[in-house]
Amino acid sequence: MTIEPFGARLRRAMDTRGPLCVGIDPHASLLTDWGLNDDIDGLERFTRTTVEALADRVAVLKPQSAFFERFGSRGIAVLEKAVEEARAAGALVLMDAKRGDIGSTMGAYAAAFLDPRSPLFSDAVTVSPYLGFGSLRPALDAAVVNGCGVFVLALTSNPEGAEVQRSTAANGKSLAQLMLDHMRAENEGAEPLGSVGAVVGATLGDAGVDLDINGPLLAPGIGAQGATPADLPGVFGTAVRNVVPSVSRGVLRHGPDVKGLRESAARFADEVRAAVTG
Ligand SMILES: O=c1ccn([C@@H]2O[C@H](COP(=O)(O)O)[C@@H](O)[C@H]2O)c(=O)[nH]1
Repeated sequence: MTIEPFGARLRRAMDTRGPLCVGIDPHASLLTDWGLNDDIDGLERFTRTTVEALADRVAVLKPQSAFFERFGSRGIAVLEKAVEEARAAGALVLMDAKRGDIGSTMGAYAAAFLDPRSPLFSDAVTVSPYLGFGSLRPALDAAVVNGCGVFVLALTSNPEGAEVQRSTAANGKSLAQLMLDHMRAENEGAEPLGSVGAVVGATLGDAGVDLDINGPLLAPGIGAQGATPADLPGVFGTAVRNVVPSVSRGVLRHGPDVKGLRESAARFADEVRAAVTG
């Protein structure tokens, strides 16, 4: 049986559902705003409502692992169920775990998120390349074997990221550009889209790097961090057609009403469409 690569699955989802990614970030303050307790029952209801509201309509759901990890094993159980139900409803699940470690440990992260035998098996995972791009090899290889994606931090949406990511690498390029060049090499020849994506904040203004990596560009920072869909062409230029704009609190604050969540996601999707098609 041939396994369809993540890049092809993502392109199809973007074409049919639109490119929007909604993050599942159960902040304590959001649980309170939703009238829930900041406990495991609140986490479970928040997550179930979000998945029910959005998994049948957005291209990508992105659970932020940290908000589940803070509840220990019971939080992880909620996350496992969310991943399974979101995938069953047709959303691609991007696990926002931002893992980064030496290669041998990266192999264990790959087993956790990119191996179909794992209860946390997801369509894609976020990773940090700042232990060296080569340290990601086990995740990159597992992604190929299992038809998954790997989203690599390049230029993050937070202002503190620049001191590392814009610094100059040994070859004279910025560290971010060096990582993007590695991603382009991984995606060479892939059609319609490679499976190695870059994370590039929508908050950056002109990104000032070459984003032509033949892969998806996850753009967090829309909504609560101040960026809007209208900013996307200025940040991404001609690469904007490969952008997966990501919103978490900007949508989630409209819960717990399912209609409110859906309408908010639809509004962002409309704004993205208008911005991208010009
Ligand atoms: O550069 C990055 C990479 C990841 N994130 C994550 O995305 C969401 C953003 O949440 P909002 O509520 O839409 O601000 C969150 O999970 C971050 O960890 C990012 O913001 N920037």
